[in-house]
Amino acid sequence: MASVAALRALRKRISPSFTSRIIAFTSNSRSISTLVLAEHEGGAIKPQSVSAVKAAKSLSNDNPISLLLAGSGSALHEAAANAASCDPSVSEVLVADSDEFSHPLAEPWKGGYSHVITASGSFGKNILPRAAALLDVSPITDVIEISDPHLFVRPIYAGNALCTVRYTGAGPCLLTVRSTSFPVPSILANSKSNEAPITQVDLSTFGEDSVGKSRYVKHTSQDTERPDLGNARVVVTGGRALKSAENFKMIEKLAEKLAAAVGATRAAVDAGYVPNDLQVGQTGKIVAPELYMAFGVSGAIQHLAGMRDSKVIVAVNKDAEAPIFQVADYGLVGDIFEVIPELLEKLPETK
Ligand SMILES: Cc1cc2nc3c(=O)[nH]c(=O)nc-3n(C[C@H](O)[C@H](O)[C@H](O)COP(=O)(O)OP(=O)(O)OC[C@H]3O[C@@H](n4cnc5c(N)ncnc54)[C@H](O)[C@@H]3O)c2cc1C
Repeated sequence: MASVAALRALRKRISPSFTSRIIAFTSNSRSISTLVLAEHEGGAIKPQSVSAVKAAKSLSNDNPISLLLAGSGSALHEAAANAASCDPSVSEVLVADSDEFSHPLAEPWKGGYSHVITASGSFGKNILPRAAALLDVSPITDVIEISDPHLFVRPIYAGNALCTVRYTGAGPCLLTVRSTSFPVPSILANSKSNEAPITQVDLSTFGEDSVGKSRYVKHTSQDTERPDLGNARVVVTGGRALKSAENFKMIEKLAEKLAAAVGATRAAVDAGYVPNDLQVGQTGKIVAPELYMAFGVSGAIQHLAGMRDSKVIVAVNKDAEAPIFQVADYGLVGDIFEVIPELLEKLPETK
């Protein structure tokens, strides 16, 4: 895979001992400098990467933050310009432009940082463990709070307990952060007066061992106007109670009226009502919208792990004892096949 080859190439370049250099760097110096591995799409930095910048800011007030964007072509450079002004604390944007990075498999990164941060998504979970293995350090995943530069809080047991972890290993400290715990305003602070310089990463040694174990096949995405599930202000979720893909369309219509994203339980996904990228929960997406509406969802702990941080939770279930009511701010004991059509009828049409 391009990623591993690139990391190796990079390690060779900084060798003889990249890791020991980093250890020396961190042991001799208490200073913090962070590299955020950023994701981008359509010429803009993704909101979850801006959350990673927000997490980086909480490491220390005096923390130079570099953003690394890898990709190719004009969309990458547009995204770099967007990233340069996404937050005043970004001190530098590094651009790795190569056809090898056209697709987000996993990318190379530059040494010399005390911390490397990326959002807890498939991109971050793909690259961070490999980088950690190459550096012989232990990554800390799913961070929800940064107490000090080496003290982090992360959920365990499907979010039922929080664990405070002190990082005592050699540097750099590699973190994935939950973007829902570091929210950013929906409109990014795109102030042109705070533009960080954009620098090209030297990829002259890149390409050695570039034949990897995985290759890009295709990218499928829902052709929809709906907001992204991970960042939506309102999420409407349906459970097994919907009984069929056809019935699940009621949830989609309701979401459309509320300009909301659609979510689903694993039972609904496993039953084939909707694709698995809509699954919310421990093994799905973690969401924390302003409003979460759950229809025919029992509230299993694995589902709650993905939505319990939502600001307002509304649940409709015909079983008054359903566990979802324990986390709901507003609960309605009723039949979704009566409640949803009534809501659809009473809510105004979207313009
Ligand atoms: C390792 C592991 C990981 C998992 N990860 C996830 C995950 O990421 N996300 C996830 O969601 N689950 C996950 N699960 C599955 C989880 O345990 C539950 O099985 C699942 O969440 C149940 O989905 P559900 O609420 O749709 O279905 P059910 O538990 O079957 O609940 C259906 C609910 O609908 C109500 N209902 C039925 N008919 C009506 C009606 N007409 N009107 C109103 N209410 C009605 C019922 O009272 C019931 O409460 C995981 C499980 C395991 C073991």
